[in-house]
Amino acid sequence: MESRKQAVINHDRGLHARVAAMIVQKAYELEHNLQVKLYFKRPGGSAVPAVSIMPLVSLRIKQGDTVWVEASGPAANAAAEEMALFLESDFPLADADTISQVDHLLQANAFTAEQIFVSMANGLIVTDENDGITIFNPAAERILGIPASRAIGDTAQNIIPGSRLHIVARTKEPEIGCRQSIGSLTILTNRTPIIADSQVRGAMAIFEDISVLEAVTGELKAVKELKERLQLVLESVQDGICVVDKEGSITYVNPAYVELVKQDRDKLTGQNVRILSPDGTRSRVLATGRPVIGSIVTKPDGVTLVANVSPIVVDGELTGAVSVVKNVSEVHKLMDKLSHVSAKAEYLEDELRRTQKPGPAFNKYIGQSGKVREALAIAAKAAASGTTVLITGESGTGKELVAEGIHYASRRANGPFIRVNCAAIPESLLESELFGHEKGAFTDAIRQKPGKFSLANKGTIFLDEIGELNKNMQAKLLRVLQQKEFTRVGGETVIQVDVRIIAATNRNLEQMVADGQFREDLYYRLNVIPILLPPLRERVEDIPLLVGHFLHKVTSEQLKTITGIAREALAGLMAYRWPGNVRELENVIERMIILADSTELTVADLPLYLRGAGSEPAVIWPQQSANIIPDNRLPDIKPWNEYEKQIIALALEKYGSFNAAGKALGLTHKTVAAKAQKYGISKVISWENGDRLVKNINPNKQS
Ligand SMILES: Nc1ncnc2c1ncn2[C@@H]1O[C@H](COP(=O)(O)OP(=O)(O)OP(=O)(O)O)[C@@H](O)[C@H]1O
Repeated sequence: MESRKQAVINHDRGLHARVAAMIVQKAYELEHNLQVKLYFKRPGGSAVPAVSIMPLVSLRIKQGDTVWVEASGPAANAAAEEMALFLESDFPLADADTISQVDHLLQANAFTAEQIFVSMANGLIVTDENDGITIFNPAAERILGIPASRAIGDTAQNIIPGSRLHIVARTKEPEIGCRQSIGSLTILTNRTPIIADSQVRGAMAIFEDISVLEAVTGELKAVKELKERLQLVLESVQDGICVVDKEGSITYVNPAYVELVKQDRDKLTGQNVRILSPDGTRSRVLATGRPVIGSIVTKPDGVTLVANVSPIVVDGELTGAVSVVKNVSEVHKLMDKLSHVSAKAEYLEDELRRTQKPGPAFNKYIGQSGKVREALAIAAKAAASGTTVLITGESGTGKELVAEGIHYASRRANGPFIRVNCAAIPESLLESELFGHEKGAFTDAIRQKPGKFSLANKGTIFLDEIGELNKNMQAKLLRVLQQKEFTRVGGETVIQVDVRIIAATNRNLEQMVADGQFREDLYYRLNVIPILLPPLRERVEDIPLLVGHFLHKVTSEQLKTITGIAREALAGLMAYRWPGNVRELENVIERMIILADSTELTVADLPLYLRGAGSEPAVIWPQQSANIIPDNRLPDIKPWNEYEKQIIALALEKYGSFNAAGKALGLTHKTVAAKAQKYGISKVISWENGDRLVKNINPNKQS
């Protein structure tokens, strides 16, 4: 049963706290005695329970206001009636018992309110009309770091920098959801004025610490920005990028990837690579957690893709994989094009070289005769080809000069040109000289030494007197020619070199092959491009040129003025057979210049054996002959070595090379070289008319 009764409040102060407490006390009694539920309601308002002080007070009922009493329960009518009468009464405090009950109720209510303030998570500050702080709850203490004992009694402006409670109290305008910074702290606060009976009683602020939230928001913003930037990068790179999560689902693809795989972006995301391609690279990376670099896939449309797939590991846990894909078809095409173009350029370069006359590299080789031109033309072609060359010719015909010319006219011109005179190096040392040795390979090998082949890497090695190599060395040289590799003496490491070999000899290698002295396979390997240099006697027409060349060369070295050579003297030179070839001619000119008394070389300056022009020279060496074979008197016999030294010196002076000297003496050139070294015949050679000529005949022509 329900009932509703109206009551008009007569009490002059309306339903203030104590009256409200009395009404609540009365409501308790009625509800308990009559088993009803009671509610109060203002016209147009909502009902509040009659047994609670706060809601009742919050109705702000004044004298003359109307209040509805609503009751439900079996005795609703009686209860509503009695309560309405009570509301219209003067609320007399009948007895001490009632007073005590009302006070108790009020105290409990105040205590409840305090408990609310104390246990609130939000900070609460209440000020009076003078901005004096009256309430400063524990949350406010905690957030602001100010003890309530210091705050209460002081003004809010003093205690809280930037406080606006006094403004709110003045303007009566609440400020809701305001962000306020206090030092490093950021708070979110609601400020409201406290108004009672139309009077401003102060203001209150309820606030919370949002510093952490602010920091997190800042971080979030930075992360968001970073994400956007990365997204922009990913979207604009030329490489295709595909990200999958740890389950294999595609979570991101960039436009380049979409373009490469020619599929719809929306359809791609969400697809699972473990289902799409269970044996694919991404599935493998997800299964193993290890990256796969350079996986190549050729698609049905012929496009070749290369992918690098890396696992994404966050805090040690595999969270997915990222695949970076490139289209290499274009690169392949470009590479094909490039190699085509470079092959063409190489061909044109070769053609150019072929059409070129012997270049400046051969300028040092003097000669205009047909045979010389022929030899130099082959040399120029050989230079362009880069293959092995075998230069043959008598001693002193300029084999080394041509070898040098080939090197400097070749593509290796910027690399080293290394000379080795195989005959001048003792057999026991030759291998180490050519291929180097390891530390401790033999007694004197105190440190590792690179050989001439290593030094010649990317350049040319000139092996002079190749016919003097023993069989062991021939085999080793063959290995270098065939495999471009060798091992150092005492070492096992195989050393690879890029060396061009130019060999030279004045011996008949073909004959040596026939006699079993020279390996046939090596001969053919060396003889890829043979160049034969003519002896000087076969190109007599070049003698004036050569004489002019040496005149110029020697006079500038000797700082002597010689203007020319007399016709007869030149004829004498041209009539001679020159067994020592150009080297011998150079020596003769040099000697003539040194000894000449006038500014022109005359017949008188010619060595005696050249004066009977046209004839084979009578070998007359007055001074030395007198020393070697004393004429009529019984001489003092000197030790054999003395004679031997003189004979070797004489032969070397005359023929200028070990070979030619050896031929004249009936010795091998090696024996001549060894003896020259033994006697130190490298500096001073006696001359026919007794003058001493300082000349450097270095048996080892290596530089
Ligand atoms: N055509 C030439 N023009 C200018 N100089 C030359 C010519 N031929 C040889 N020579 C000179 O003669 C000397 C000997 O030349 P080179 O050493 O090249 O001869 P080779 O044939 O290697 O002799 P060998 O067989 O004795 O080693 C060098 O001083 C070189 O400059």
